[in-house]
Amino acid sequence: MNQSKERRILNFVLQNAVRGDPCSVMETIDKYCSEKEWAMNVGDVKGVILDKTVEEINPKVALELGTYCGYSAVRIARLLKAGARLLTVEFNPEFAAIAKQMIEFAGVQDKVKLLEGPSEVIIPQLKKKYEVDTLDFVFVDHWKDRYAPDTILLQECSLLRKGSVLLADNIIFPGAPEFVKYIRNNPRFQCSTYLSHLEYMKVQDAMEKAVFLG
Ligand SMILES: O=c1[nH]cnc2c(O)c(F)c(-c3ccc(F)cc3)cc12
Ligand SMILES: [Mg+2]
Repeated sequence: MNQSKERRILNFVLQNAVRGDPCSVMETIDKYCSEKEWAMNVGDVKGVILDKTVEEINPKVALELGTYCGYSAVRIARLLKAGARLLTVEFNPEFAAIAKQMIEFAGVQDKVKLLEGPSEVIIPQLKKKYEVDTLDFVFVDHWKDRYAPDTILLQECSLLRKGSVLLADNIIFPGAPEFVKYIRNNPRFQCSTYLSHLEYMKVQDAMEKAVFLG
């Protein structure tokens, strides 16, 4: 059976990146996906917006919706301080298996917990099963149709506190119009838009930052 693109990305990392070096893993994925096969990692351009947001917040507990190959999990985890943790949710079992190996190769496995399953099932489990009180930071990068319902679900599960920050990818391309309409008209969120470019392309994209006001 021929290999998946995600398996080819992982193999390229295993053969070319430096084990235990998150930056090397990120650079190697970016090299492969810009030179050989496009893939939906947040990438090196929008990745800087993600970095700056994480450094500004310095989260103790972070959640990522949409792990894919683990690129942004590695990107986020490398910036987390001692004792801080990232929970990352992936629905697709093949992607989860690739991401697990990517996270371990990068050496950030002690900071990252990969949760396999649908976000609508996992989010209600975070408090009791995964011992989360509230989330300091949420990177929303899974499926555009889940952005709004999962943001509502996070609130219903009391997982957001005054000052919790959501950062959502792909606001322009592929776009998440229902989420943008919901979040920008919601008085409980202070929103700002970061114009950027789609990963590895000259196409415009944006990220939306939304601070929960409590
Ligand atoms: O489904 C997605 N989940 C999360 N992030 C994505 C992304 O960053 C993309 F660029 C894209 C994308 C896919 C195909 C295109 F032609 C353009 C963007 C998709 C996703
Ligand atoms: Mg994305």
